[in-house]
Amino acid sequence: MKVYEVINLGAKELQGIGENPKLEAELLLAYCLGVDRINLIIKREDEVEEGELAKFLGLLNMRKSHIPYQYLVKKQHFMGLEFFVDENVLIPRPETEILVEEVLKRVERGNVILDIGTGSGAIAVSISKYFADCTVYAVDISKKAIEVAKYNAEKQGVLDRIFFIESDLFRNLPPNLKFDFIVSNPPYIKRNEIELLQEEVKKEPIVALDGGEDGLFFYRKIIKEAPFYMKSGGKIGFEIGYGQKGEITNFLEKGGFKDIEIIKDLAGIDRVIIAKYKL
Ligand SMILES: C[S@@+](CC[C@H](N)C(=O)[O-])C[C@H]1O[C@@H](n2cnc3c(N)ncnc32)[C@H](O)[C@@H]1O
Repeated sequence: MKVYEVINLGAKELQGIGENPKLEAELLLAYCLGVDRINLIIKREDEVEEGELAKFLGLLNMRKSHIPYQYLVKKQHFMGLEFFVDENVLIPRPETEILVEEVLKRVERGNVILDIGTGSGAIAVSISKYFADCTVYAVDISKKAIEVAKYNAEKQGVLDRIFFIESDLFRNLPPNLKFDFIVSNPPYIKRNEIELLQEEVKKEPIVALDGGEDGLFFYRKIIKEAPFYMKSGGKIGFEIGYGQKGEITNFLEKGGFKDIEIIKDLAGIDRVIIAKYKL
C-alpha cells in the first residue's frame, strides 16, 4: 500500500475515536516511518514496507482501544517544546501553558521556584528553558514521572538548572529552603467524576487526576503548608478546574495570601490563580 492509502485506511478506522482521525492517522504513520508528519506529503506515493504497515496497524488497534495518540507516538508539544510522554505522566495540556506564561511574566532573576506535581516536567522544564536565570525544584510523588521529567529536562538542555525530587508535596525538600514562586497544576478532578471522564483521559495516571472527594484536596493542602516554604512576598500560582475559583480564593485569603489574580483561558473559563504571600 502507498502512504496516502494507509493514511486513508487509518482515518477511516479511527472515525468516531478522536477529534481528527486523519491527523491522528498521519501522526501514527509518520511515527512508524520515523519521519515528521510534514514529510508524508513528499512520500505520498511511496510504498509502505510490510514491517512499517504491521506496526501502524498495531498502533491503530491500540488507538481504537482509546489509548491517547500522544502515548503511542511518545510525544506532545508544550510551550513550543517537544516533550516525551508515556502512560506514567499526564499529557501536558494547552491550558497549562497559560500558567507557565503567567509565571514567566512575574519571575525575577535569581528566583528559586518550586513546581509541585511536575509529571512530564512540562512546567518546570518550560520555565527553566525560557527563563534561564532561575533555579527550579520539581517534585512528584511518582518515581516514574520524575524519570520522564528528568529525561525531558535533559532533552531541552536544562537538567543542570532543575532539582528533581521524588516527594509527597513538600516532604522531601531540603530543609530550610524558601521559594520565590510555588507553582502547581495539581490533580483536581472530583473522585466520583473520574469514571465519567473521556476514555482517553481515563488512560492517564489516576494519581495525576484524583483531586479527592471535592477535587480541592491538593489546593487545600498546598496552601496550608506553602507559607513554611515561601519567602515573604513570594508568589503562588495554580492551574484550577472549572468552578473552583471561589473556594480556592477562600483558601488563599484565609492562608494569608493577598493580591489574588485570576486568569481566564481562551474559552473564558477561570484557569489560573496567582497570589502573593504577605509583604
Ligand atoms: C495534573 S498532573 C500535572 C502534571 C504536569 N505538571 C502538567 O501540568 O502537565 C498532577 C501531578 O501531580 C502528581 N502528584 C499527585 N499527588 C502528589 C503528591 N502527593 N505529591 C507530589 N506530586 C503529586 C502526579 O503524579 C502528577 O504528575
